[in-house]
Amino acid sequence: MVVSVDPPQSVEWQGKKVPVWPVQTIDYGRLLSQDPAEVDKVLKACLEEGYFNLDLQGIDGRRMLSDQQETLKLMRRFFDYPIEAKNEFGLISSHLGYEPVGSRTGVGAGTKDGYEMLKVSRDEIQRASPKIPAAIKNSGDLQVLENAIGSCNTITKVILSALSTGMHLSGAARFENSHRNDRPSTTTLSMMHYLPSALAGDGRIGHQKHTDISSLTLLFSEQWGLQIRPPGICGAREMGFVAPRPGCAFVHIGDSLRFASGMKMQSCIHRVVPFDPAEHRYSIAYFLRAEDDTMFVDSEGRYVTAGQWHDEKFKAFTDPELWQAMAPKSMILGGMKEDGEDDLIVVKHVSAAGMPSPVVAMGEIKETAVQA
Ligand SMILES: O=C(O)CCC(=O)C(=O)O
Ligand SMILES: [Fe+2]
Repeated sequence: MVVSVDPPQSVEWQGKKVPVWPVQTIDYGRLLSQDPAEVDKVLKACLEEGYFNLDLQGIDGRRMLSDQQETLKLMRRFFDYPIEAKNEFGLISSHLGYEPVGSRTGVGAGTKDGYEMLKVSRDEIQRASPKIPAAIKNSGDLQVLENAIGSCNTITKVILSALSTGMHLSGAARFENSHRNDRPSTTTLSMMHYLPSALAGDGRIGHQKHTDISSLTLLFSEQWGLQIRPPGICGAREMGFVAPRPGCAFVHIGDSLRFASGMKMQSCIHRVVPFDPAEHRYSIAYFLRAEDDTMFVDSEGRYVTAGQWHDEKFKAFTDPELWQAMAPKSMILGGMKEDGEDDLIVVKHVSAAGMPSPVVAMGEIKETAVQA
């Protein structure tokens, strides 16, 4: 018997009650048929919240869920290889290659991130000999990656198309027309492995608070850890968890679609925290990004290309914390407003044996002004 249990409204985390925010569910099959009620529902979710769950359990989406499972198996195998094998090419460009743990700012002030990541771009997977580490460059693995990228690409284009219809856009003005496959873009599949605290190394924790550069982010994770700050009337509300939903992807708007919609859509403020510091967490994100030469007005009021926005914001992600703090906050959060203080992250140090160590730098650490 399948028992469906509503996600809890709050969870106990780090000794306090943290909200679990409700998330609307959109049906992929209905979206594919441009069902008017579903088109209205997805548009409303993007205008008011900037995120939703996409139910992929129908016949049109199930194959995408199996692509996700195959990708997970590949990732688990890949991240088990020695660093030399994983880092064969290093980070070739911002949207292609491997980044070891600790490459960016983490979730607490003075910390680095707690994940390693492999990115395969949509443009690269279509080349005759894609630059992918030899460890996973056999025909079976390449097929898994191609299927996953193809599936994610189709899903995100279906969402774009519904949003264009909902906003009464026609012809060249439709969002799909600035996300064509044959034009260069930084669209990429990003596979992330968050290490247990004891293995990540001292001061390496989570994924800093940010909004995404992308137009749409399609996120698959079966594990807890993702937190969002839903937009409120006077600014974003407090950080709370998103409950993973079996059979669903979590979809959110990024800066590019917020800009392309004339700031009408909400870019989702989010971060990743170690919900269970002892577990390995795996997540897959497909970042659908606009063609490099697409023009829009950004959060600074500048007329910029999607490529320029990507490069500037990516640099802010990887800059040392001090430089990040100097970047305009409107860039870091895509112009999204926050209401009130950031909440505090308690960084507990865990010994290699998995036991909390006596009192190593425990305490409340103010979250960094984050970038994405
Ligand atoms: O790992 C996750 O769940 C989210 C990752 C993320 O926010 C990102 O890569 O931009
Ligand atoms: Fe993100």
